[in-house]
Amino acid sequence: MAKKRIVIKIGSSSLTTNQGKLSEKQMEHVTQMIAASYRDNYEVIVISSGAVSAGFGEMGYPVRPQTLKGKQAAASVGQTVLMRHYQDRLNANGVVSAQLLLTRADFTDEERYHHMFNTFDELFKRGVVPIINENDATAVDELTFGDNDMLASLVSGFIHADQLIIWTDVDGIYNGNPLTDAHAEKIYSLTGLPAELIDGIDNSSSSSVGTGGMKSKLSAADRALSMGVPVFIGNGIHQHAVHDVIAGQGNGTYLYPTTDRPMKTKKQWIAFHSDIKGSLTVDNGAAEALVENYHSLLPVGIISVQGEFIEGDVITVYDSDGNLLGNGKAGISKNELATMIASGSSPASKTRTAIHRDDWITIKEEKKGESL
Ligand SMILES: Nc1ncnc2c1ncn2[C@@H]1O[C@H](COP(=O)(O)OP(=O)(O)O)[C@@H](O)[C@H]1O
Ligand SMILES: N[C@@H](CCC(=O)OP(=O)(O)O)C(=O)O
Repeated sequence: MAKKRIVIKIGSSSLTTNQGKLSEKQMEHVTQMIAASYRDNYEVIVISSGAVSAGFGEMGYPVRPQTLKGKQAAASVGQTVLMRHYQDRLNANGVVSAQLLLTRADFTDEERYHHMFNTFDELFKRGVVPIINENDATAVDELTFGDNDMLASLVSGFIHADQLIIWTDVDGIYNGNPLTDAHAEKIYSLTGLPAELIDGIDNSSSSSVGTGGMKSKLSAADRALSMGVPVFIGNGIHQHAVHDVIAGQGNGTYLYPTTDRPMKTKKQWIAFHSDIKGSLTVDNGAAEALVENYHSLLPVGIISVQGEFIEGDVITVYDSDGNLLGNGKAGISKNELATMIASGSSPASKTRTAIHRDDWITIKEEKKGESL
């Protein structure tokens, strides 16, 4: 039987103190948990925050720095501290670990995206536990993942994880912030994530080292669910905590996807990572063919073309009311399509393929992974 692949995301609040130091005790619990999961025969991937928080104290900052250069410098100090602890403690438990510092561009660039897949594959084959963080020292605001919750979600979709576990300092999702609302009630499990729940949750963080609070976790969870990955959000890191989560006994909230078909890696790239070069507006028949009937898009159904793109570029498709339908790889360049539209219905406009169904992903409402 194939090993279960589990992505574990550990927030700064689960690893460091508010004074900018790694907590030896928490680090020991985390690494014992990883080693036990490894022994339990899970394929474990760790997304670890904590670089900024583990580094700022060593640099003499009294509190977490607010400037970009301060955070980037602190991260470059803290990341080595973090990895030294992971490596020493995991090695002592017979586990070999690897460090991967990722940037947005590793996902956006299709070639890097494929290479990254091969690297993960080789690490898994060799039984190595990848420990991933964003490359904070060079990541610039507009080009970041937002936070490590989103990075964990993207990685879990990318490697088709069986479970994403987001460890934090609260025992699950509540219908209000449990820190400030005594009447907030815990949600134990949900299938899909209603947009009202995500919108209604505030983005405050209880610790001075966390980023984004529960709201960012829900947005990230929503993305993982859309790729078919179940998510658990909770607390209580201990040696057998991963086993407990998989056994349905975790101390938190279980979120289940509405689809049981994982989204293919190629379609994830088209949907979430690619650089969009242009767009098409299509008539109702073409919209139905693409979204409902999983057919390829023929030029005859295209009303207008926007942007500049060549064959192979990713473009977005809208219906005639301006609603987003999804993304696909263009099979015909913008110039050629524009000429075809201007010359009206022709044999070529009914036989050539503007977007092949294998290069199409519907992004509508629940962003369901149909036609995968
Ligand atoms: N509706 C909610 N349910 C649970 N926690 C919430 C909610 N709204 C806000 N929070 C806050 O989110 C915090 C977790 O986010 P954060 O501090 O960023 O964690 P981490 O550092 O582990 O990533 C909780 O401690 C809690 O105070
Ligand atoms: N990459 C940053 C962490 C960013 C982040 O998302 O933090 P957190 O909310 O604690 O998971 C670091 O290592 O300090």
